[in-house]
Amino acid sequence: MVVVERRKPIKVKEAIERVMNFAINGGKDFISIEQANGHFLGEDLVADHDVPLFNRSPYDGFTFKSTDTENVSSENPVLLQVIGEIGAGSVFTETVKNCQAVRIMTGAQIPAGCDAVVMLERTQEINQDGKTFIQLKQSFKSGDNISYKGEDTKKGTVLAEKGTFITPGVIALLATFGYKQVPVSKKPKVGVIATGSELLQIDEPLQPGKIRNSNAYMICAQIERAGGLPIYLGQFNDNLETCFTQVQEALDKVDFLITTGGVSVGDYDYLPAIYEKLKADVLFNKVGMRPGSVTTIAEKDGKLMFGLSGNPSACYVGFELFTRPVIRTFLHCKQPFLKSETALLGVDFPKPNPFDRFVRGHLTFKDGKLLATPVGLDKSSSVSSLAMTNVLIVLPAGSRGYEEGMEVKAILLEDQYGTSYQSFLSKDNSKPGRKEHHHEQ
Ligand SMILES: Nc1nc2c(c(=O)[nH]1)N[C@H]1C(S)=C(S)[C@@H](COP(=O)(O)OP(=O)(O)OC[C@H]3O[C@@H](n4cnc5c(N)ncnc54)[C@H](O)[C@@H]3O)O[C@H]1N2
Ligand code: MOO
Ligand SMILES: [Mg+2]
Repeated sequence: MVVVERRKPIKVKEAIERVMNFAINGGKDFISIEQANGHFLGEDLVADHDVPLFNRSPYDGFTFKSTDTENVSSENPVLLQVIGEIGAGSVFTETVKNCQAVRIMTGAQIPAGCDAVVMLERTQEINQDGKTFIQLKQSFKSGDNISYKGEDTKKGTVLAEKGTFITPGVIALLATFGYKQVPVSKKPKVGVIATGSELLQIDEPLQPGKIRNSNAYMICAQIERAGGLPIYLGQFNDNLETCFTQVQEALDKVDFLITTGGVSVGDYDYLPAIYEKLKADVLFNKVGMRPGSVTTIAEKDGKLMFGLSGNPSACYVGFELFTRPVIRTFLHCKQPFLKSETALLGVDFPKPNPFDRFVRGHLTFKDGKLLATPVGLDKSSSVSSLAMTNVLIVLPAGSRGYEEGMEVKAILLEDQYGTSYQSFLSKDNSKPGRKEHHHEQ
């Protein structure tokens, strides 16, 4: 008699903890600023000088001594002699004396002695005896219309921490501080292997009993979204020895290895046997979640192997919950977990579930509120539900279902800022908010 192994599911929280025990920080690389967008900072970005570096004019206008404008008004205007001009990038070296002004352009350095600027539109130029004057009809205080040294940022300020996702805004700062080469976190090399004799290459015509290998491409894209470097290592056939050798060889080439399929209890589900043969330490092989209950994670000499389900939706969810935070930790992100928001559930979900459910959903705004609506067929094997998915709707295990309008936690899949482990788990939605009942008149 063959006894099929009965696996004992552990809680999602416990599973994440076990995996995160093996999450490590990676190294650092230097790449050109032109390529840095979308990478992660490999060092804190610290201002090594004040910005602006000098007091400068925020306007095209004239600069002068504010003391020359005391008691000045439209009834009592003052004339200042224009003794020169400064374009942005030039420096005026002469000393500006009382009752003198210098024509100055936006961004140009304020010359010594001057402490205020007037916009061109607020002055009148007068030419007398071959000299140029401006007439001012208002008084100015010291500092009026000056953009001060260090007002944007002071030298020594940490502007973005190591592990920050590099956006165009971060690129602006990197350029400001002269980073032609940018220190970025080394991207982890994440190997991907698809398993199953039913899998066709995606450019092959369909055949009876076969399907195209969609998971490998999906996972590679998820790795990229998470910030890793996908390395697609191909498809296994269903031969244990070849599979074993492939996994063993793959492990040497990558920082983490993902397989999809072959982790359940089927006759050709070889991953459990491969882990055993590798003498890898299986952290768990069953999680109290749907989809993805078969997700199996093992570790060999500290290197993580993610045995994700073959079912597309289960594979997708398993990656986001377990692999993504490990990738983000490698990238030095301080907040490696996906952020979540409280949203209103868009439909009834009457079926109770003994496992926590992670429903693929789409988050939108409706009447100023966040609405999370499941997309497509809510089955582990479903692939069509994934295209519109931008959140995972968390429906904690329980003996009852959920109603439309209840408050639920929605894990934001496209968010780049993330959250800490504590806060990932802390938004306790085990007791979902009740639907708001409006009294009908
Ligand atoms: N007797 C039991 N059967 C199953 C159990 C169980 O507990 N006892 N668990 C079920 C659950 S839950 C899931 S999820 C699946 C997981 O199966 P595997 O991870 O072993 O994956 P496979 O058997 O290889 O494939 C499952 C399914 O996914 C399709 N697949 C596989 N790879 C790909 C790919 N690269 N692209 C697209 N689709 C893929 C495959 O054709 C199968 O249809 O096991 C249940 N069974
Ligand atoms: O692991 Mo399966 O995805 O629970 O459905
Ligand atoms: Mg299977």
